[in-house]
Amino acid sequence: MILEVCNITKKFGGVTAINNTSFHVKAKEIYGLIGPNGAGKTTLFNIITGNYEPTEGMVKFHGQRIDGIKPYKIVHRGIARTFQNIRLFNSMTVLDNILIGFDYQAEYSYLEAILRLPRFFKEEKRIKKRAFEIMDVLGIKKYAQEMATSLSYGQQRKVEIARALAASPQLLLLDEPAAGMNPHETEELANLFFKIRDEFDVTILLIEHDMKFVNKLCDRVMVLDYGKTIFEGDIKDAINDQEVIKAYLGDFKHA
Ligand SMILES: Nc1ncnc2c1ncn2[C@@H]1O[C@H](COP(=O)(O)OP(=O)(O)OP(=O)(O)O)[C@@H](O)[C@H]1O
Repeated sequence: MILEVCNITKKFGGVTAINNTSFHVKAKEIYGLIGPNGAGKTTLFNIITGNYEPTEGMVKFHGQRIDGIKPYKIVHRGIARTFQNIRLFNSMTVLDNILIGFDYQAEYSYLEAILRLPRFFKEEKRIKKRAFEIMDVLGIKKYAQEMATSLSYGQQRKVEIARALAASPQLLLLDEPAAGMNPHETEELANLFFKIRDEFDVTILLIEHDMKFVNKLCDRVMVLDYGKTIFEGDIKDAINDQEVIKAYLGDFKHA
């Protein structure tokens, strides 16, 4: 088991955003976290990535507790994420945005960088080569020297995913990766995720509203509604679950 979320509760003052939620993700799985707006999905991501501490419960990664650990240490352990609202540096090129994802891995010291010693150049070369390999898999290599803002919304999302992959994660968390994309782009993205899973050997946990997308991509899902788990299991069963259908007002029928 790569990720175990055990009995997590998160309260913000009087609001219970997550109410005693548990689920687990297996290695190399593409797992979906779904539920209506405000259900608590992003809060759960923020707990897994160390941005929030749970009020109760624990999170285990490869069997070791990670709840309460600082976000950058969780990246070190092998969990990287993208955000619901794209967070790229607009005045930087696509390549430079991706290079930021490598920062913590650099194997030269600050002094070696300032003095521009050989290890600095060797490491820079290795990192750049890896960045181009990642861009190649994601089909954005041709935009390497373009400004991030000049790209379409869909391409910018891929740059964000590339930056997350630069950290060499074992678990990739994607917050609504298909948001704002047209049906053709969404279809293409689903195929890309299978490719990412296989090429980078990662497990993917994603939040998504587009049920057609989730149905194509995920074997198992967890459905949250007002912070409570109303379903956990196979996507095929989720589609026919009365409580899930009710929470989604029938959206599943179109999946
Ligand atoms: N930092 C915070 N302070 C107070 N309340 C918060 C905070 N973060 C989230 N909440 C509340 O927790 C609940 C769950 O929000 P969350 O953003 O996790 O939902 P979501 O399922 O990701 O929704 P969406 O699909 O709209 O992104 C909401 O009631 C929200 O207002």
